[in-house]
Amino acid sequence: MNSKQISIDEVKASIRDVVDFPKEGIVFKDITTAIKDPAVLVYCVDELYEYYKDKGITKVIGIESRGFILGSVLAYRLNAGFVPVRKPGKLPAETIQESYDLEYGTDTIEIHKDALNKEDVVLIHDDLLATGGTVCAATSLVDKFGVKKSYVNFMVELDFLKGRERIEDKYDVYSLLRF
Ligand SMILES: O=P(O)(O)OC[C@H]1O[C@H](OP(=O)(O)OP(=O)(O)O)[C@H](O)[C@@H]1O
Ligand SMILES: Nc1ncnc2[nH]cnc12
Repeated sequence: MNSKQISIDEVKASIRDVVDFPKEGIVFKDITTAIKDPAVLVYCVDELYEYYKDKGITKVIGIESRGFILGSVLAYRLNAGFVPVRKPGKLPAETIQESYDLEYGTDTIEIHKDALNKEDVVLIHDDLLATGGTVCAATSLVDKFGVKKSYVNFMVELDFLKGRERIEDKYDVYSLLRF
């Protein structure tokens, strides 16, 4: 449900393509042009809230850095806690880590060892699903805690990179916008 009349096509059109960023050959989906528009922001948060509101989510995990944006707003709307998954060396206490490949390189993410517990129902949020390397690393971190259930959500999914195929047999995956 959204307050202003805005269509999903308008929301899709608000995402800017930046060619050859951060490397030649990559068409970067820039969400900043979407989330700076209050009507688009409200639409996205309201749609995601409607999808997850009855799922008993206790913690939303946001993946650094773009996953922090809607992840924290969603946590607030769902009355859930927010847990950051961060790039190496940023979290101050004891962590567990996982490395992964990206569309344009490799990276590592980590989570605090005491971030989750067995009673948690977790929503893992990131702005975008490309090859699925990042989210696979995030789900394998979350799985180590033995949580009750994990949901996976993206604002944007790039279908042609087939990241969904790496996770959809194990997790409920929902993307707001698919290209
Ligand atoms: O499905 P994948 O191929 O793993 O790619 C998706 C990831 O790539 C981007 O993050 P990036 O590492 O560029 O970091 P940022 O959010 O800090 O910009 C994006 O925000 C996802 O986290
Ligand atoms: N094409 C892309 N646009 C934005 N973020 C990305 N992360 C990985 N691939 C991406």
